[in-house]
Amino acid sequence: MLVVAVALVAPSGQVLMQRRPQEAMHGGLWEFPGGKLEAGETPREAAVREIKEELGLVIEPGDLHAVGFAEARLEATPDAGGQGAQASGRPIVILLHACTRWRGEARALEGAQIDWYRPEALAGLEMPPLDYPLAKALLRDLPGLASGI
Ligand SMILES: Nc1nc2c([nH]c(=O)n2[C@@H]2O[C@H](COP(=O)(O)OP(=O)(O)OP(=O)(O)O)[C@@H](O)[C@H]2O)c(=O)[nH]1
Repeated sequence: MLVVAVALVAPSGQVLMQRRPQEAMHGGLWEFPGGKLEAGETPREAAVREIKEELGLVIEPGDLHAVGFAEARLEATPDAGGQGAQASGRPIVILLHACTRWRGEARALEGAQIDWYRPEALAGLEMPPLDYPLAKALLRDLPGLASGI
């Protein structure tokens, strides 16, 4: 499963995070806006689509800076076909991008709660496990983003 995530970084340096609805997988946790790639999409195309769908913002693919990725296996689930539990869960890879330019005012269009956080505060949020190394990579890249490198 390939997932694209976007750290929107405001001129103040704050980063937009969204909190998944309680009933969803990883419910109640804070994460970067984004979602799964659809068939035929590049990661940047998926990021542009998800940011429009989730927040109503328009971003340009060329304004997305690759920050890093994180990978894991999702927890193994019982096999619905009755062959017993799968030996290991599905691989998941999350590609994090940062973006400092967009058009529009962020709104939570898909039921999630949104808020802006100082980058140093991200590690203190309750997030899915892969988001901790991603937030660390973002913190490392932020000085370059601010100066336009
Ligand atoms: N968007 C996003 N998803 C993340 C992050 N970290 C993380 O583990 N994930 C996981 O990656 C998966 C993304 O799926 P999603 O449900 O958001 O994707 P989607 O919008 O395409 O979902 P849909 O199938 O309901 O349309 C979820 O299992 C989510 O918990 C993150 O920082 N951002």
